[in-house]
Amino acid sequence: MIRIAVTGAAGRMGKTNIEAIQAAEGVQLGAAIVEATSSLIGADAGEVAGVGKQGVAIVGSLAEVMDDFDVLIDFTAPKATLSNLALCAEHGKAMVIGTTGLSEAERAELTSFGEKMPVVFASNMSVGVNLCFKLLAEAAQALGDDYDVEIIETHHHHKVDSPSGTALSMGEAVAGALGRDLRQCAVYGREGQIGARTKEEIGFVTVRAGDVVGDHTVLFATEGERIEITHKASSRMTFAKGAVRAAGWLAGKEKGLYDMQDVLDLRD
Ligand SMILES: NC(=O)C1=CN([C@@H]2O[C@H](COP(=O)(O)OP(=O)(O)OC[C@H]3O[C@@H](n4cnc5c(N)ncnc54)[C@H](OP(=O)(O)O)[C@@H]3O)[C@@H](O)[C@H]2O)C=CC1
Ligand SMILES: O=C(O)C1=N[C@H](C(=O)O)C[C@H](O)C1
Repeated sequence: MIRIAVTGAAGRMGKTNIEAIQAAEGVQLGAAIVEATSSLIGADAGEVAGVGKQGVAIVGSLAEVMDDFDVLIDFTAPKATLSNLALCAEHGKAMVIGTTGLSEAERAELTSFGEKMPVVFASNMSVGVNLCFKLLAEAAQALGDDYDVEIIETHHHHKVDSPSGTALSMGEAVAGALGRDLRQCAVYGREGQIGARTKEEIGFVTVRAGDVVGDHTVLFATEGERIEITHKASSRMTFAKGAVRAAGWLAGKEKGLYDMQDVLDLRD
């Protein structure tokens, strides 16, 4: 039985991850962690997640429960994720990370932990989005430089990072297939007399509204036609199932930085 710990246990994804662990075979909830200031410390993690008593009391510090799990699933915030990585590396634990919104420096720091421990890091854990990454690279390769590329994403009004991690990964998939560097060609929002669009740019549009779980569209457009590749998530369970699958896949793996393409065996 693989024991999984969940950080951000009272968050939207934390609660859904606990629900997914409870429903999956071969895994069990080992620990649930919230911020040290939370009023939920001591409460049963299953009850907080809405899936009934699990016999796991929520704690306010990861350090307290290092003996209680094999793999940590972390969907929190960049600084918390990096501090959890350091603790897990020190104690020989594996980690599945879904946190988005990392700066370039934070992402480099995260990447370096792959030399010390097994890590799965993915901006989106759903099977559908990971298939889209492949489809997008194939579409970009086939369509080439004649098609303008724009990426439109919509999320719930609580989301704090923009563009979404998934939109950025989609941009990277397209840019890579077209031989471009996303850091050079990304345009994040447009306003004023900015001139006509350049051929190389990849534009990002962010919408934040209501309770949308996560919609992503990549638009390829040229004279006379346009193609749209769209993914719509209607439940966070699609991400949580992916995260739990990644945790099962990661247990017992050699150190290294992996993503969902590895977990789902989608890599060419
Ligand atoms: N890869 C994927 O498939 C997906 C990734 N995500 C990403 O996961 C992350 C979380 O999303 P979501 O669950 O909606 O967000 P929430 O705000 O609902 O949850 C985040 C949780 O992390 C906790 N947290 C934040 N900062 C700290 C800290 N410094 N120390 C300890 N705990 C902390 C928060 O605690 P508190 O409330 O007490 O502040 C909160 O419970 C985001 O980055 C999001 O983009 C989301 C869905 C899918
Ligand atoms: O914050 C969210 O909710 C989501 N975040 C991820 C992202 O930034 O891409 C994945 C998903 O779209 C939901």
